[in-house]
Formats: sequence, structure tokens, C-alpha cells
Amino acid sequence: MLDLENLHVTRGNFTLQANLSLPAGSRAAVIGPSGSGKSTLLAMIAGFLHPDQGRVRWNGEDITNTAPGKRPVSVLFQDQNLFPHLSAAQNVGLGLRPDLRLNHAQKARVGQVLAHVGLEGMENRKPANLSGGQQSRVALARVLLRARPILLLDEPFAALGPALKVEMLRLLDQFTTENNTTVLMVTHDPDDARAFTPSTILIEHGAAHPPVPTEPLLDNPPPGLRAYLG
Ligand SMILES: Nc1ncnc2c1ncn2[C@@H]1O[C@H](COP(=O)(O)OP(=O)(O)OP(=O)(O)O)[C@@H](O)[C@H]1O
Repeated sequence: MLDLENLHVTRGNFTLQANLSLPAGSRAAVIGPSGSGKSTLLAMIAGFLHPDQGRVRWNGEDITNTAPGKRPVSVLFQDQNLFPHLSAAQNVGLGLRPDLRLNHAQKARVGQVLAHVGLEGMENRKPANLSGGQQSRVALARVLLRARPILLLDEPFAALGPALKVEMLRLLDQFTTENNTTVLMVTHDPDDARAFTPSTILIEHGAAHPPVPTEPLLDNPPPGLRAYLG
């Protein structure tokens, strides 16, 4: 269980509160208007932002003061965070060891996960020599390899075409089901939420609300969400 207990954070004159729980292995969309605090919520779970008050717990353990790299969390952002001077395999290998001193078995795992996302034979290419969609696959391969219990996705596929996005979501679905990964996915696309995340955390008016079933929420959205969804 991921518990956000009475979290409160301030950024300039913006404040966000969150008091909610997400069962281990479940998935939730994070939906709300631009500037409502979606990335802020993820940053508190990932440990990039420290709350002014409240606790973050994972399976009962208090991780509020745990450094980002030591949390049971991996994050996939839209901008992919690939290092331009490193090959696809090296960018993925960073998910295992930041110093890239991989042993034979770890190198084999990198090759396997790259093949899994359809990049066999492209291991030695640098990001500049990969298409946008292939770069997304490299970034996805890196978070898959880390295989942390919590996966935070901040509009990871917003820049992809529809077919590629469907393919990425399929890979994520398969992987997170196999690994019982707990997933929070920021999305602006109601169709993604309907397809991938049975529950949704709505963020508005400075609060992240407890997850509710996605379909009824989107079928009958409250006024603020209705305006936002258009
Ligand atoms: N470093 C910062 N310093 C001050 N205010 C910030 C900072 N980062 C974000 N904010 C403010 O915090 C609020 C929430 O930002 P956040 O990025 O979490 O929103 P969001 O819902 O992810 O938005 P979007 O959908 O546009 O990406 C915004 O009002 C933003 O201006």
C-alpha cells in the first residue's frame, strides 16, 4: 500500500494537499487542470520535493525522508531523460548501475529488455540516431529494468503518435501486470485513463483526491473536470 498521509506542500503561492492510499499493484491515473499539481504530487512520491508536513509510506515503512534513489520508485517523464553521449544500451544500463560497471549477467539483461521493447540490433546507437519513438522505448526499457515496485509516469507518451502510444501502453500493461507494479500515470488523455488505469486521482482546488473508479468519473465529471476535458 502506498499511503500519502496528510501531505502538504507549498511552491511559491501554490499549495497542494494529499491524503489518500493506493493498494500495492493497483494503477491510478492522475488527472487535473494544467497547474493543478499533478507533477508536484509525483515529485513528493519520488522524493524530489519534500512535503512541509505529512508522511509518505510504502507498505507501512515511512519513506518521507528517504533519498530519491533509495525509494522503491522509478519515474518516466515525457522528455525521456536520455543521455545524448551514451548508447541505447548504456542509457538502459544506468537503470541498474549509475557507474555502468555491469557484469556479464547485467549486460545480458540490458540486451533482453531492449529486445523486449523491440530495439534488438540498436543497442549501440546514440539517442540522436534513434527516432522519437525508439528513444521512448529506450526510456521505457530503463524503467522496466529497474523494476521498482512503484512506477510514476508523467505524461510519458504525450509526444508519440497514436499507434506507438498504444504499443507503449501495451508493453507497460504487460510488464506492470507481471511485476504487480503500483502505477500512477499523469495523463491529459481520458482514453488512456479508461484503457490503462481503472482508478483515477483527481487533482483540483489544491487537493489530490482519493482514487475513484475511472469510468464513472469520466462519464459524469464534476464541473471543473468537465471544463478541463472540454
Ligand atoms: N519550482 C517551482 N516554484 C514555484 N512554483 C512552482 C514550481 N514548480 C511548479 N510550481 C507551481 O506549482 C503549481 C503546480 O505545478 P505542477 O507542475 O505540479 O502542475 P501540473 O498539474 O503538473 O501542470 P501541467 O499539467 O501544466 O504540467 C503551478 O501553479 C506551478 O506554477
